[in-house]
Amino acid sequence: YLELRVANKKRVLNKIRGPPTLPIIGNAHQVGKNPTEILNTFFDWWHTYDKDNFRFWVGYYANLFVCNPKHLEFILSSNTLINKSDIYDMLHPWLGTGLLTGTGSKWHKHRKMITPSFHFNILQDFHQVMNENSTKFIKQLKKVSAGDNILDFQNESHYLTLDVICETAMGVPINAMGQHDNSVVKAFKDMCYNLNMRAFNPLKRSEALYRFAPDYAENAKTLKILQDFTNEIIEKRIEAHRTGTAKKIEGNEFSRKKMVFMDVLLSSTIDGRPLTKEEIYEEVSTFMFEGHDTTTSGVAFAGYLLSRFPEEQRKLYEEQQAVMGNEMHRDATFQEIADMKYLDLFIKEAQRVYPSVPFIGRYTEKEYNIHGTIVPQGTTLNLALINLGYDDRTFKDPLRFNPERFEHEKPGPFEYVPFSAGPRNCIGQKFALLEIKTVISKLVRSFEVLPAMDELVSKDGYLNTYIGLPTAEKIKKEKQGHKYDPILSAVLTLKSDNGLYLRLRERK
Ligand code: HEM
Repeated sequence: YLELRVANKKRVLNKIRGPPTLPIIGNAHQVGKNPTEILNTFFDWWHTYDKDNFRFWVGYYANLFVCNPKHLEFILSSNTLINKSDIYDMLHPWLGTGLLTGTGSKWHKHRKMITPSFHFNILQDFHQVMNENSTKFIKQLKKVSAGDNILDFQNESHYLTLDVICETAMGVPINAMGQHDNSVVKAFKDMCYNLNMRAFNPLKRSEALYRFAPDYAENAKTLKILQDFTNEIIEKRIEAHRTGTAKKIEGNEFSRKKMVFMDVLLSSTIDGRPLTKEEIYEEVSTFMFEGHDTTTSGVAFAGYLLSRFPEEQRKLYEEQQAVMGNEMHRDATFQEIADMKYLDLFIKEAQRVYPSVPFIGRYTEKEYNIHGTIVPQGTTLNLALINLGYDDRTFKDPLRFNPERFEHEKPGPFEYVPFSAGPRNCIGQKFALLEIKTVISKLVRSFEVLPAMDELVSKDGYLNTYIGLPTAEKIKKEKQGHKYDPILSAVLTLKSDNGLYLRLRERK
């Protein structure tokens, strides 16, 4: 029955190149068992199909891997191709249909309503929170790095970004950096881990099947902790607004008084009515997730790259001295962060090689003709943002870490899109970059960032991860790898499966 149902789709999609399939399972047996294997398989196929699009089948689910910039432009610019793929369904129990997961007119209206939350004045308030938390982060790092201790920077970064997002989205400090064992802190961490692990597990991805998994009950408890926590704060904030204790936004003039994302939602209307509690819950939770899991990856990989590339770190430090003069220990202002041009290049390059969001998904509700390629209705489009960074037709010598490349290599508008592009691009891009830069600026002024072991510094300017290389070469290089080299794992956000280890030496 299924075979007959997809026969037409198969006939159309199989005109596109792709790996040979088996009956019933398609390519499911080849894709890989975990996020690291899946990432490697996608890169292998990418090489096999000349760094161009290819199709594959997971059972009867039709998939197109899209890495051709012209095709990405078509998809990302489209106002109709905005439905997310089924991988996002997994987020529904926690985030409902907020901005990331929603679609149609609800998404349109919410996007319009939320866009002003990233107004320049509000970002400046958020910057204060970022600065305060970066200072706490440095203190925390001094403790955990004492005595030349090797620390997992990815783990530490997670607590920092959680503190920043809780305070900016809800106005509530949860002190994740100080209390790792706090039930809410633990719940956020467990939930993000769980979502990432489920993303490519066909048995756990569907909510219906996941109910039978051994970890389902535990995850339901975690979910409840997060829901109760967020709902309680929403109640309190609504009450504060009602009694006039919360600050008001007057018309479109954003007050310079400290305001949080939830205040914007509480003061907004949709179709002339205030948002329901459920709508507020969905958007706040969306920010809580999307606003910290991504920046964890951004901060963590940037720190890791500092540890492996001392020459680039030296340039960054010199720029800090030039901008901050002899006040290296105070907070950098909004303007000073904007003046740090090398820092900007460094983060751009970090996002090229280790983009926080490696893949995004869309789903075709109807048949599309994308520059002559017919894509049937019901196809999942896997948009490979990560592969773009390793394409040597856009970036010369892509395995080389070279922030200056962005001064002379100018990728086209759809050849480098770590924050996506078009109507569904990342609404938090400015927030994210400000946060990552604020943290890295302070980190590099406070510490010399060293690899876990001295011999791990890059001596030739090349990365110690090899996903961009052809398979045989990659396997050979990986055999010579070190236990502290990252094992990249591409799920909802890019992480290193074995942490990101480094050492910190305090600067005098
Ligand atoms: C390095 C950090 C970040 C990166 C690389 C990143 C990247 C992305 C990407 C690629 C998308 C498109 C997702 C898709 O189409 O499925 C996206 C969407 C989104 N991002 Fe980010 N993001 C980052 C940080 C943030 C932060 C800090 C926030 C909030 C404070 C945020 C909020 C959102 C939201 C709400 C969406 C959905 C937008 C929509 O569909 O209208 N992101 N992000």
